[in-house]
Amino acid sequence: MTPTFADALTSAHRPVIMEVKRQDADGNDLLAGGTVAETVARYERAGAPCISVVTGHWFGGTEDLLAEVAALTELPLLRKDFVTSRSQLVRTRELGASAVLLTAKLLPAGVLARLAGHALELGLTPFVEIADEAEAVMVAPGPDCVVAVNNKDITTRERSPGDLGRSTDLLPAVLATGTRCAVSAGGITDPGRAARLLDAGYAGLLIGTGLLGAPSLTRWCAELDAARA
Ligand SMILES: O=P(O)(O)OC[C@@H](O)[C@@H](O)c1c[nH]c2ccccc12
Repeated sequence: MTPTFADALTSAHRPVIMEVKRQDADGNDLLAGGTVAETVARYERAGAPCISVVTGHWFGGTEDLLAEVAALTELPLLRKDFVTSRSQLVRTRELGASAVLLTAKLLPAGVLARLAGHALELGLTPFVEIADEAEAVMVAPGPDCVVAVNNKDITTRERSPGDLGRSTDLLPAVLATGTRCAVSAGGITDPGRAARLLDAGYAGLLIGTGLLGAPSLTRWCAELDAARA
């Protein structure tokens, strides 16, 4: 049986969710002229336990991109988009994802809780993203949800470089939600800083731009491994 998204991540030696993201918020190509298939193959060779696929149109994504990645790999997939309805969850499952982003900043607490419940019923792991302590307190997702800190600001469409100190500061609040899978997401480019987030207690990291732009993914991963305690 295919492991769940959270199981694949937490049992991995190097728990990095590697992201397929076509563009940054300014429309710059992040695949550097390469194909989606080449990116997925590179991630698989690097030992990715799971893959994130950005379907949000801010970042040049589409539903077809998720379907394309699902046809290329057996790895559990996370859909990153601004999902607000149950029908989008059903569609997400049909497209082949195993996990789905739910953004606390966009959803009233009751709606978020309801969508997380629907996601679990559909066999999708809720990947609940928070950006401050109030949101961490508001989400009551339980052990089956991933809780991720977004180091970037969606209110500015993630144009800023990201503040990894936010992940460090919010870790106690994230663990207090009861999740068994705390993730730091966005703005991670340096393998040494990535190692420190894992050493501090994050169960996983989500990295897009930093890996897509790394001259050698193999070397980036080796540097992360070497820098861990
Ligand atoms: O490329 P980065 O800085 O590693 O960021 C990844 C991820 O956090 C980002 O893609 C993201 C965060 N929240 C989102 C919401 C929708 C789509 C994408 C996202």
